[in-house]
Amino acid sequence: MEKLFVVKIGGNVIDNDNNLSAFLTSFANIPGRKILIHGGGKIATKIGDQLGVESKYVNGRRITDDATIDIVTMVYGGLVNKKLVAQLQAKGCNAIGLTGADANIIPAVKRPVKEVDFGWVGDVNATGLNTANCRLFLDNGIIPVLAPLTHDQQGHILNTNADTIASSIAVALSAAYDVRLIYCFEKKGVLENVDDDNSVITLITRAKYKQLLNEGKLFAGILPKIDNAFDAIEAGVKEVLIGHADDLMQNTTENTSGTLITN
Ligand SMILES: Nc1ncnc2c1ncn2[C@@H]1O[C@H](COP(=O)(O)OP(=O)(O)O)[C@@H](O)[C@H]1O
Ligand SMILES: CC(=O)N[C@@H](CCC(=O)OP(=O)(O)O)C(=O)O
Repeated sequence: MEKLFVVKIGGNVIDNDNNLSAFLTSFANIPGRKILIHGGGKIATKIGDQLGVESKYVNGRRITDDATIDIVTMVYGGLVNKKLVAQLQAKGCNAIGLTGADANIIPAVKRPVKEVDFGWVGDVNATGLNTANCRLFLDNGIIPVLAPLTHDQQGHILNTNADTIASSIAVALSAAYDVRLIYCFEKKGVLENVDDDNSVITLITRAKYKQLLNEGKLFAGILPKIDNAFDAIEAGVKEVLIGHADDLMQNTTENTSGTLITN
């Protein structure tokens, strides 16, 4: 099978022009088939504030009300997505910017209201991903850049966590490619001590994950990231890594530097 790199970049890196440019240079230089999924939560919050739409969260997760879905559609699908595509084009990478609604790549369902009404948030329909249309791009040397937006097939855009999109697309494409999923962010990997970049945990199994949780060493955004990483591994993705955006190139080799997730 052909190798495919599914790379996710988070909002903290996107929000810093120098870090973003360095990351995109590395991404552009990855040989062969690749796909980029981006976040941008931090930027959506900032632009929302500027427009007088304050972000609301429950348990650290954004509530996407009517005003917020418009903001995130503009920010993720417009500002961030097109900025990344233009910069990749400048670096010789023939990128195409897409949301999950484009070419029906990621159909989703609006999250049912239970204790919390998250609003216009989409849960990916894992078996419904349109991999054939993705492959049309990939096999013709066009690099998809996916925004964290899906659709309900009834005309609504839905806000969807970027880590989850990366995991879902990696799983769906692993039937056709030998996939390595790489989560890139602003730390060297999952750390024993979140303030010490020299404390990278090189391998996390389910047992080690449980231990780290019991020790209280993991909190906030790293939790859904690790959950999504295990989802991907357990659904057939060959390799999943969590590492620094600056280490992307190294993490495409056999001599990886971040955290490897394994069963
Ligand atoms: N043990 C840990 N190792 C690394 N990061 C951790 C750890 N515990 C908590 N975190 C937090 O998780 C964050 C990453 O999640 P998130 O902000 O969602 O990433 P992204 O930029 O990809 O969206 C880090 O910035 C860090 O503050
Ligand atoms: C439903 C949901 O969680 N949507 C996320 C999508 C953006 C995202 O995932 O951005 P990062 O990767 O930069 O965190 C949000 O609006 O924050």
